[in-house]
Amino acid sequence: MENDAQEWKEEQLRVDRVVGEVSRQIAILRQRVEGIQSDIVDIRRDFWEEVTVNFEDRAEAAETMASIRQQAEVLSEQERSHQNARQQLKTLMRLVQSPYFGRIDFRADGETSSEPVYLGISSFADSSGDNFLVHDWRAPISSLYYDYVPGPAEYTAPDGIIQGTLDVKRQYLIKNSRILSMFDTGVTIGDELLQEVLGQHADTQMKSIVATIQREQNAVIRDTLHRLVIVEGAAGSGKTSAAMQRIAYLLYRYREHLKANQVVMFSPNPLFSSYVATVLPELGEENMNQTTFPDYLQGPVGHMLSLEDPFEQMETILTDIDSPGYSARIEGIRYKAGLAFKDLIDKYLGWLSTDGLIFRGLKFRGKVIVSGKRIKRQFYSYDASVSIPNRLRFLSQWILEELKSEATRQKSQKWVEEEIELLDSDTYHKVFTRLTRRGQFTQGSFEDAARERDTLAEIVIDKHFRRLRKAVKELRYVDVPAVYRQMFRNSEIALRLVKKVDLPPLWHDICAQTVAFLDNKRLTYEDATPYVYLRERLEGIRVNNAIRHVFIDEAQDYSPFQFACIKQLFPHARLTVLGDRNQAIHVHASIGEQSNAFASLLTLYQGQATETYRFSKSYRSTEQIVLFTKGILAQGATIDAFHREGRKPSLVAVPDRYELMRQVIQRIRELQERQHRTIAVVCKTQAESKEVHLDLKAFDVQTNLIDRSTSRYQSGVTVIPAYLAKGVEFDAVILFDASEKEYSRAHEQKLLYTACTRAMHELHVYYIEKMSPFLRGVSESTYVTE
Ligand SMILES: Nc1ncnc2c1ncn2[C@@H]1O[C@H](COP(=O)(O)OP(=O)(O)OP(=O)(O)O)[C@@H](O)[C@H]1O
Repeated sequence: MENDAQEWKEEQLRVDRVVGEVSRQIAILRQRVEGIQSDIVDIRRDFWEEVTVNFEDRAEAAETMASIRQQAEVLSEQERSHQNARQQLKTLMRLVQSPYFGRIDFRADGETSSEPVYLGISSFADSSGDNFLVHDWRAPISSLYYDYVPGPAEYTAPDGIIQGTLDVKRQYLIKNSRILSMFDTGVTIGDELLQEVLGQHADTQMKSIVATIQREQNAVIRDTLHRLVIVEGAAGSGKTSAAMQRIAYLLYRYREHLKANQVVMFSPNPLFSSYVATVLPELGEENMNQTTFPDYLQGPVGHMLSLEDPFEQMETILTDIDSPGYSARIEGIRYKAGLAFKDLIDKYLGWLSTDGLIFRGLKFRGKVIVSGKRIKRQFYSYDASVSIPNRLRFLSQWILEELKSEATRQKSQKWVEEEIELLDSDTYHKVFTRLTRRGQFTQGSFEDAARERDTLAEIVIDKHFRRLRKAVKELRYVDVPAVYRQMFRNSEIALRLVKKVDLPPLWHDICAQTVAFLDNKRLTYEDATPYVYLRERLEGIRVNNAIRHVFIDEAQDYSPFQFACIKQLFPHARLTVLGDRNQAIHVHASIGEQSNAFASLLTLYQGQATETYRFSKSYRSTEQIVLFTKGILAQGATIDAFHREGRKPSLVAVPDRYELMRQVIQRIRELQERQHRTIAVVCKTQAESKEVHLDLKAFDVQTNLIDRSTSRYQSGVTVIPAYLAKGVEFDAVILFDASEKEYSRAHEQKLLYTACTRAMHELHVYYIEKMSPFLRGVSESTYVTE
């Protein structure tokens, strides 16, 4: 078919026709945009001329406000149209370059001929609006392109399933309005096109994959049946890509009801967030919200405690191995991630319902005015069958009444007198006007002065008590850090609530460690979720009802406890969770079924629709790299490579660090000569990355150092700690030091795997003296040694 010149010519003619029509519509739209733009400028300039301003009396003021509102509405309507038109224009500009990427000729049963349907990133009709020259890749019929090879096929239309025959399935690579390649696909879709796409250089921004979505990915993208969609897949199998196209699909399918700001994605770090941020705009959609779980936690943790970053925790775990208390910390991290600890907190909450809550007293001018003890007595005087959050509501009312009485008492105090003296003339004037308006001034009598003093005292007192009232309304009198600490301060409390066997063996040490952190006003990352959970259960859960879809990428790094919290936080949302258990780099996720995030997910929405999809084919790396990286994992990992040839990875022993540096530099030069645009030197920790970055600089190798606050990476040479490289990819990866010393503990196996699987085209692994035990299992046939 590639040789069929006539066919090619006809297809190019059609491209020309469509491009011509797109160009025409661009010209019309441009004029419209300019028109709206100048209208907006006019409205802004004449805004106040169109409004009749008159505040003379109440009726006039209301009319003035209504006229301002009306004018503002006209303006924002125009701004909205402008925004829409510009968005449309952007999409058309993309279509003019590459109007479509696929074609399907489908004959529904009972019909004798098929009309070709062309697929692109957006639908496009001729100026009559009746003839679709391009169909959106998300339209129901487009599904055929991703799901079938020529032959019998079906798709789900709004009215039901349509069966028929797919006669032609064709792919195009069109750039600058020219067809560069064209294939009729046979067995699997997109092999040729996919080869071409995957063979390109890595980008510093993720690309959309609409032209080559694979069948298993399409199933995930279009799943609208399930409340919880779980995608487990190998490194590079397209989980994140599928997630991004799924968001685009949902925004299209539910465009009347779903807006991008009702979708949130939890990403592993800011670097990843910016890496994926271009996909939706590229598809003509607005971006969803993105956050990281630690960012979300920061709000409810508040400012009383300083929250440890997960990467700080990671750095400690990877570097402080010899410090005393290390084992207790690891055991604590694992325990606090699990549902057993959640159960302990639930039981603790049961106890708190009858005793044990800790309250801060309220102080005013250095004196306690409502003591913590009184607050506690009052709290426990309420009916115990009422929930804690509701009792706190009553309690706040009670405290506010107490404050009112205290305020009245304070009115006659000397300090009030002194502050009245210091009030500015404006305040005096305001009081005078207020009293006059109320008719409370009798002109010059003795009562006038008393009334004025009284009102001024109220102003002074109010200024001081406002802060206290706010604190009460925000429940700041509940000492959550102390309540959380109490669970650990007395390690016997837990023993009264749960069986000893349900607590970790080092429980006493864990308790001592947790208390020590809290006493330093620090909250470790493993304590953050349980702390927030406890706080929310005490104060009332602050749910987010606006979000309809929650996406969690790199889900293997979440704990069962965190999933439970997310479910609680977004009660009406659907969840899409993507991950790879072989990339579970956090300690809590590396051992034990209890800590296995995916296992816990299956019970999250009991009885409600949950579907699990598995991706086993890796698209990112060459076949040679996949074969090598697979060997790092324990036996039994089902990972297939997409057939793409490349160099065998190298596994190189060096005697010392000096030689290591020398060879790494040489390798970088070689990779640069081979035109690789993104080259990563992946280290184990931030500390090591910093050193390597400095050393390379000393040898005149320009590199970018990535740390946890980096939100963008550039092309060139990047030095990055392995745990921050999650989700991103590079043309070539140099694994700095995969020696036994660096990678031998259970959770380091997955870290090593994660690091190596970032490579698209080349992978070079170095180690000093002894290689990591995880590399010993790799078949020698999969690598070279120099
Ligand atoms: N259907 C596809 N067509 C073209 N490219 C694809 C396809 N699926 C995946 N890719 C490419 O493979 C690479 C890996 O994809 P992605 O990052 O989505 O995988 P992942 O499963 O999230 O990986 P990891 O778990 O390692 O972070 C990306 O470059 C992506 O563009």
